[in-house]
Amino acid sequence: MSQTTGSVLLSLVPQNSHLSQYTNGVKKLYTGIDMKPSVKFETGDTPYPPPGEEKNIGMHIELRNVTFQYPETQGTQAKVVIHDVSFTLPSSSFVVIVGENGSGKTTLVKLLTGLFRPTSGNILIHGIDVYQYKMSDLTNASALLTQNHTIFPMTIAENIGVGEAAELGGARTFIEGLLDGYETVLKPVETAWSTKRLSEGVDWLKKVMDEVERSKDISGDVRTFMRLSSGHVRLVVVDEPTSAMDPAGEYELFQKLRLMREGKTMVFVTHRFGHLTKHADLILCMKEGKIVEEGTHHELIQKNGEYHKLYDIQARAFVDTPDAAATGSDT
Ligand SMILES: Nc1ncnc2c1ncn2[C@@H]1O[C@H](COP(=O)(O)OP(=O)(O)OP(=O)(O)O)[C@@H](O)[C@H]1O
Repeated sequence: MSQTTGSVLLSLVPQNSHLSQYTNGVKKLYTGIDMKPSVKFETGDTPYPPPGEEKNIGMHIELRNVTFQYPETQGTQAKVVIHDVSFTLPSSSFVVIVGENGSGKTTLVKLLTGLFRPTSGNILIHGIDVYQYKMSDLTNASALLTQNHTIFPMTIAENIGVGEAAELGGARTFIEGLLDGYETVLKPVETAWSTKRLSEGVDWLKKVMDEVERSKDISGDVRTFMRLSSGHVRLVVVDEPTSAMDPAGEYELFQKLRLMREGKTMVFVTHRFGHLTKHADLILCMKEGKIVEEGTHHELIQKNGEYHKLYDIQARAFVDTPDAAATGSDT
């Protein structure tokens, strides 16, 4: 597994959540990473961001003719899950990926975040092949939010910009009350899920759990937003963090992320049509491993194709739900 993916996994652990939730998350993550990457990832020496590059520029990503099949299916009943996909995510754009179940959204995210390498085709960042970059630089510049509860390590001081984040996460008073205040080390878990660790077998998992137990009780939300506001992150990928949330929580998260959007390319995978899709600069609509439509919400509704079909299905389901009016959607 690449360093990138593991070390960019962030936490959306709700405030006051219990340790068991964290540890379940770690277990889930362990399951998640026990997949065989298609190749050992080499790392280049091109720095990212390039020296002298203007600050506050989100990652510009281009996929060129990317095709992918999971390694374990290669050579047997080969099943291509991403078919010859090409698209560009402009710097600092707000992108939403939609599509029916199994259409390849999560797989695409795994490719974007470096968990898997395309079977063929190229991923370019600012026009340079992703594998020419120093992997640790990309790691620092990327963040993936998933439903897996994972804790990432950092010192609070490392993240100044923290005041704003603490306000956003509602934790300023709490942090200032800690013995070391903003110098408190948010101990746990992993900076790098290196291939070495994978070869160590399951012992490392216990170590991770032990560290979690020693961790400070600062909410995952706060940690996440502190890191996002640190100024280093240029790409944020959110893979359905909201499906377990009620609409009010979803809206709150959406608003917080929008506030932190400056200088970042943001990519959301979602099943819901609403705030995200309406505000997206670009929607990629997937079907059977292909991008079948791309554009804004308005453009895709006009097009009356796959996106419109999915939108209608959801709108109908919503109208049919007895308490729909109470939950308040803007779809
Ligand atoms: N680890 C894996 N090994 C082999 N095939 C996989 C693996 N993970 C996903 N697939 C297959 O790849 C295809 C795309 O799955 P993916 O999870 O990317 O779709 P999705 O659009 O995110 O689906 P959902 O909306 O249900 O989350 C599916 O046919 C799925 O069965």
